[in-house]
Parts: sequence; structure tokens; C-alpha cells
Amino acid sequence: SPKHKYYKEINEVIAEHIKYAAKLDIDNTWELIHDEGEMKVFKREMEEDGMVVDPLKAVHTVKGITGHEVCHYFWNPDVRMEWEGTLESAQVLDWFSEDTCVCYQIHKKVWPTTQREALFWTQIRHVPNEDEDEDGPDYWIVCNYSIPDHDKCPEKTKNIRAIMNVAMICETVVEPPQSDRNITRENITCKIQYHANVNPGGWAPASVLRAVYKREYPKFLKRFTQYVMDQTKDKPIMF
Ligand SMILES: CCCc1ccc(-c2ccc(S(=O)(=O)CCO)cc2)cc1[C@H]1C[C@H]1c1ccccn1
Repeated sequence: SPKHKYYKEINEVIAEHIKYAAKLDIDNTWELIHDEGEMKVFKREMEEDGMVVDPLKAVHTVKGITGHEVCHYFWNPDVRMEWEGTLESAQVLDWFSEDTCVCYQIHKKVWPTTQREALFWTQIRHVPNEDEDEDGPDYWIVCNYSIPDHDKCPEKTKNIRAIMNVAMICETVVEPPQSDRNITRENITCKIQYHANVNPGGWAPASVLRAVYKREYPKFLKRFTQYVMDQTKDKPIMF
């Protein structure tokens, strides 16, 4: 697409998430905050100007769906209100290209914090393995990255603007390896990494924010992956 002003930033942010995903080193600097079945959610405790900005990383393995399907439903602005239980509203303000748009969304108030809103670009991208290394990872990724303003964005709302850099990065495993012809959903598994760096945008007690994240992220990931399984179970596989 033509070089719009976010083109360079988008490429840099996506490349950073891919580099990070390939490492997947969950060392002891990450604290496990939720462990349920295949889903593990970790955090690092970090504060900026007295505000909790804890990076969050979740890993999950889900049978019967592909990384393309997970990223498609996570990215698709038309269905966001169907699975994102913490949203009060969501709208598309602009399209940069067919895989990249600007979203403005208002989250439901999470007591006792002030209501949050977010303005961000969201892009879905297939990152195939390097040609020479056919065993290299093949990713589908969605990145949601805040932008400071947009001329169609409602001004002066009562909400606090959260600043986020979020990525959903998926790999699809097919077992046993076979030609695309006769793969069924029993043969596929999606390995998900979810990275969220969220600055809540305004002060809230650290203990309150950490309790909200500990409760809301696992709930959101469970609800979202269940939504993808329900939407895809009777449809042809999106590889
Ligand atoms: C005081 C914290 C405010 C707060 C800031 C940010 C977010 C949030 C933003 C983006 C994304 S996403 O993964 O990009 C999916 C698109 O919406 C998920 C969560 C949610 C809350 C609030 C609603 C709470 C919450 C926290 C964590 C997960 C889900 N919901």
C-alpha cells in the first residue's frame, strides 16, 4: 500500500514482536499468574511514573484451529464485540490497507478504575518461514498498537486513553505431516503467544490494576479461543 505515515512504524513494531516470539524464553523474570490446562499467563512487575505497566505474556495451545483462523477473528473489527466481553463500543475510523485499519474502542468500566478507551492501528500479517529454512517457524500475527490521535477520533471524552502494544502470534502444527488435501481439524493444533504491554494511561492503585489483569486476561483469552473454536468447527480450515 502507498507509504502512509504509519507504514515504517508498523513494520518495525511487527518485526520486534516476531523477533521476540521466536525466542520465547520464559525465564525466571516472568511470574506465572494463571495456569489452566494448556494456558499459562505470565507477568513482569514494572512501573512507569508510579503507574503499573506490567508486561503480560500468555502461551496457549488449542487443538482444531489454525493460526490464520485465530488471527483472523482477533483482527476482524466486525466481530470484536462478539468475543471481547470488556468492550462497550468499537469502531473503525480509517483503513490504511485491506489488512490494516485504525480502531477506536471504549472498554467497560472496571470498578474501581476509571473507564478506559483505546485508539490504535491493527494489522494482520502472515510471516512465512525463511525460504532457505523450510523448518523455520511460519507465523500469523496481529498487532494492536496505540496512536496518539486521529482526526475522526472523538475529542475530550470522560475516559482515560490506555496506551498499548499488543500482539497475538500463532503457529500451526499439522500432525501427522500430510499434504494439504486431506487434513482434518483433528490433525491441527495452534500454538498461541499473546503479548500485551498496556499503560493504563492514568493512575490506579497498583494492587487494583494487578488484580484486574490477573482476573481479566485469562478470562479474555479463554473466551476468545472458545469463540474461534465455535466459529470454525463447521467451516473449511483456513490455513
Ligand atoms: C484498567 C485497565 C484498563 C484496560 C486496559 C487495556 C485493556 C485491553 C486493551 C486491548 C486488548 S486487545 O488484546 O488488544 C483486544 C482488543 O480489545 C485487551 C485488553 C483492557 C482494560 C480493562 C478492561 C480490562 C481488561 C484487562 C485485561 C484484559 C481484558 N480486559
